[in-house]
Amino acid sequence: MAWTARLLLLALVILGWYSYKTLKYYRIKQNEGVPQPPPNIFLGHMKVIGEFYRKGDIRRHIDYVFMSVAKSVGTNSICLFDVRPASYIICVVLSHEVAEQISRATKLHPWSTPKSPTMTDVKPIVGSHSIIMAQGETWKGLRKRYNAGFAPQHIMSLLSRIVEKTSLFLDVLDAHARAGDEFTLDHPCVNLTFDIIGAVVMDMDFDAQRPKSEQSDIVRHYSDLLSSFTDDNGAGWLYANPFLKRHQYRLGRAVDSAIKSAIKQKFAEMKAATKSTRARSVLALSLQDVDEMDEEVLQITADQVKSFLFAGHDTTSILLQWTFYELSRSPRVLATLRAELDDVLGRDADPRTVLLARGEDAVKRLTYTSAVIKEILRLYPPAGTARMAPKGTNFFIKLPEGKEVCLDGMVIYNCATAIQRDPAVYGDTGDDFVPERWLGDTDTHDVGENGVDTAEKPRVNGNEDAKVPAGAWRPFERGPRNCIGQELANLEARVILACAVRRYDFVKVGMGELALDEKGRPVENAKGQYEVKSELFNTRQVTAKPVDHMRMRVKLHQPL
Ligand code: HEM
Repeated sequence: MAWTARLLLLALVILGWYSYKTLKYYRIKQNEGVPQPPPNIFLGHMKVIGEFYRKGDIRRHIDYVFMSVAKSVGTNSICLFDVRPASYIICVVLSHEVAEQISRATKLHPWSTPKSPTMTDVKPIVGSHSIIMAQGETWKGLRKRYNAGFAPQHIMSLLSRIVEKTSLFLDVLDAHARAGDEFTLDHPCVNLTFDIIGAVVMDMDFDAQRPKSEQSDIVRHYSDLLSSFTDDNGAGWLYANPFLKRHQYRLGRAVDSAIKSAIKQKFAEMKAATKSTRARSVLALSLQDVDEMDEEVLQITADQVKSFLFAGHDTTSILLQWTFYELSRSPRVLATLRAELDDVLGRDADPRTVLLARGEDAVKRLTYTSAVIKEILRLYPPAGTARMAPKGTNFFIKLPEGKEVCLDGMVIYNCATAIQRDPAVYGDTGDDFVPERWLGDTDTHDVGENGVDTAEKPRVNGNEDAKVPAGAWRPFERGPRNCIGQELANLEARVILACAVRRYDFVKVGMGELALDEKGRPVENAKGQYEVKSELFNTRQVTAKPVDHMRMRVKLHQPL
């Protein structure tokens, strides 16, 4: 008996020693020398993430936490976060030089580093066949099919529909201006971009800007699904709530069914048409060479439609919200922007009439407007990319200081928020709203296929000595898996700003509200911005969104 107990004890000691050694290897030895905070042998970096979260408002997006931890470590290239066993090790990329190595096409990865398996989080929203998650030849085929729907000439042909939907947006804001009420700007922005994306993707009127009871089923179900992805403080990947997952699954089924019935209807119409059309909506392109509609084709088509609906409205709405906010606290930028709109569209003409008559020429001349959009996307990128090279791939990246690091089996997260504020590139104005830095370089289009554009662009107009490398601006990501809808987003934003910026004065309420002096006037700082009572920030709700849904008042602007 005594011997058995002794043996058992010895076995336990050996097991404990072995477990400790193994843990020590995985937590400490395996990635020793790679930039990271000191790992805790049992908790990895969970503890440090928690500690940094608690240093500020816990609703803030995890990007801010990653950035603060990286700063404390003193790294500006990459920073590892070991959150095993909750998830994979995360390699947060903070430098454009590393980000380019992830997003470009290489011999090892002809269509850039594969997407991360953790992206399955968004499956209920975009479906399992989504172009966003697809890999290899399957992705290549999908991208080729849909490229036609995003060719510049075709995008321009959508201008009149964008103007038409923007008119409804103005009606909604006019009503708020008359009522003088407080509202969340995300609502009208999301509904507007949903309306536009419905026209582009399905050639349908979604009536998203009407009262809920009059909206299309697709919008109603999709809104319910998206709002079930409530703010998760970036910690969603640490645990899974099975009840919430089930609820989301059910909401996803409702979206699926509404979209599938619209697809069937469109398919029947296409079959009944006597001659073939050259329609370029995502749905028409999906169905163009389908002879039989079986369950599999229906599901694959529904998943692509969902992907475009989601990717195409949510991000653009965030861009609009941050733009209206930054303009409301930046008098110099606002005045310059309004002067450009007066100049290009005429002081007294209705911008919608001008855009409908000579829209292509007008939007091309809106260079300052484009610079504003580019700067907002630099400061507040709504999305990033997560990739993973499977274990055993031998995927090495080179850090700017020359060290080579193997990232096999890690989630590699190109953190656009950090990269696009990098002081090594943007100097001490990295956190400031300075659209002028893009004048002379308002093009937002990535070189596409191979993503190896190394051209350097002027940082500040006229200052040829200060260069911004192309990869240091990447809100649409770069390389083969860059955003297919970037030109559409850009056109939408220019049209909407052209119609709204001179019509309204936005006034932030609550977070980010202007600080006033004793006479009730805003206080302008040395950077030409009004001081605010508290900083507004992004939270994580699938994408990065203003935490308070952008509470605002709006007034009709009275020109002097
Ligand atoms: C401001 C607006 C937008 C931003 C910031 C944005 C950002 C991005 C980013 C960062 C990616 C890469 C995602 C990843 O690698 O996981 C992406 C991909 C994608 N975006 Fe956008 N996007 C915007 C607008 C749009 C629009 C208007 C559409 C469609 C009409 C769209 C459709 C897509 C699709 C389908 C992909 C996947 C492309 C592929 O993998 O081939 N996006 N977007």
